[in-house]
Amino acid sequence: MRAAVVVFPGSNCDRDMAVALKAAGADVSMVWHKDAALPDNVDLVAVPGGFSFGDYLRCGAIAAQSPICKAIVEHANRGGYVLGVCNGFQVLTETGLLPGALMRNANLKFICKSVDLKVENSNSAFTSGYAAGDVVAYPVAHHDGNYSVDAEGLKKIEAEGRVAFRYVDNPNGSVADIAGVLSENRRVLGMMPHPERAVDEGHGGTDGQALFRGLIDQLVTA
Ligand SMILES: NC(=O)CC[C@H](N)C(=O)O
Repeated sequence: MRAAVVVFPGSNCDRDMAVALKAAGADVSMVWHKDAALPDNVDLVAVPGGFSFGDYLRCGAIAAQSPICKAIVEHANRGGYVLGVCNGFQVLTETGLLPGALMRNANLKFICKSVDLKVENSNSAFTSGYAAGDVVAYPVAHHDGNYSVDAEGLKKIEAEGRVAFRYVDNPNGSVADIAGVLSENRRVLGMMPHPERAVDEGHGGTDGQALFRGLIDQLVTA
């Protein structure tokens, strides 16, 4: 499986993402935000965490205007896979690939800790390595992780089973405890918690490994 990891000025989880993808068996290229095209035959684009453009305006708002984001939207519209983690999730909502927005945490503080997440369904490449109902621990590290979507949008997401992960103990005020949401075709996932920071015993836990392994198994056999 070929993966591209996008790097913006201020990304700080790009290398962690590349390490996690490589450990799961992916062939990984790094892509600079000013590039107008993705590498040929890329299966998955990973938009990593960090503070793109210093989080000015709104987290992800400036990054979403980068040339590479046009290519990411085209990739997704062709049915390509996209994973956005933390700032990557913020970027994907700003591009319109995912519904809703990430607002300031309800307690107005930066939150940095491990949280438990319930895997809502295994019906996506991203969650195929888990069983629905599994509880996994991933770190969070954000100040704008409070997922918000209007009532109609929420109804649609829930009716279509597009909540991939829910917080067991909501740390940031996200509506319906949503920690990760899928696109309509289930090939774009945005999530605030960091699976790439839970893939090595040195991280304090390895619950994120199944996300990358499941994704790669599904894409290789697709
Ligand atoms: N770790 C991250 O990606 C941080 C995301 C974002 N800049 C925030 O603090 O909300």
